[in-house]
Amino acid sequence: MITVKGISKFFGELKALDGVSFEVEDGETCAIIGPSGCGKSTLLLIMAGLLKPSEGEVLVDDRAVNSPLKNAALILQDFGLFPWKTVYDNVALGLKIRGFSRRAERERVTALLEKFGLKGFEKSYPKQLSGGMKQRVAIARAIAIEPQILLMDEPLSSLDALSREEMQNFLLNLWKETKTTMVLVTHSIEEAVFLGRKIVVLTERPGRVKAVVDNREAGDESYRYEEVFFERCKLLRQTIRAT
Ligand SMILES: Nc1ncnc2c1ncn2[C@@H]1O[C@H](COP(=O)(O)OP(=O)(O)OP(=O)(O)O)[C@@H](O)[C@H]1O
Repeated sequence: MITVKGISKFFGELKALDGVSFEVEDGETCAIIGPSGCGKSTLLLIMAGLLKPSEGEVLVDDRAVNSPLKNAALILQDFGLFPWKTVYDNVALGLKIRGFSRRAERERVTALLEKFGLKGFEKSYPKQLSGGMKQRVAIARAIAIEPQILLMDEPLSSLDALSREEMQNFLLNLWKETKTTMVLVTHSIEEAVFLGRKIVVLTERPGRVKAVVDNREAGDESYRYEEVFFERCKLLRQTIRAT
């Protein structure tokens, strides 16, 4: 379980976050949404152990996070792929760092590329791929190390609407299959409702928790066509707008 406890963050005089607290259960999906500049990315970096909070703490399984989380993977908006490495080498990166044998690495990477619809692109370079494919490479690389926690900062924002929906389905199915704890920062109300079984709404900067919306109905591709989905989007829109 991830416990975010009274997190505040100052950058010099600027207060980015103010006493943010919430919890994400094991195997849960949590979306974080809020106005531009309210501290969402900052919060995610603090959760990943890559940035120190000014106040408060993050606990993973009751242990305080004081250094980069080893059992977590972080996916950023611009995919973070190395342009000079092939698809295979990009996906294999985390395994190489962790000292996997060549054979174990090849087995895992090959299986992932197949699963992610990237078979045949092993030797391609990121610039030869579409946005959706690049994003799949980034996700494959992140989950190659079998993280317990997947932290994503607006991972789908640079995709067109159709690829974006496809990738949302993809992430949902990945979650159903692996039950990895997922935390997703997004600007999109529909994406938050589709993917986040818990939705944390932040206020304008300094980001505080405005509401935590229970959205346990999420979890199936068909959810986006259901009445309760539309109702939840409406509620979320009102919650974000409310002063
Ligand atoms: N390293 C930094 N040094 C100084 N200020 C920073 C730093 N990182 C973030 N900030 C400031 O903190 C505030 C929150 O930034 P952050 O990127 O976390 O917001 P966000 O909600 O993710 O924004 P967006 O939705 O636009 O991506 C902003 O005002 C930003 O300028």
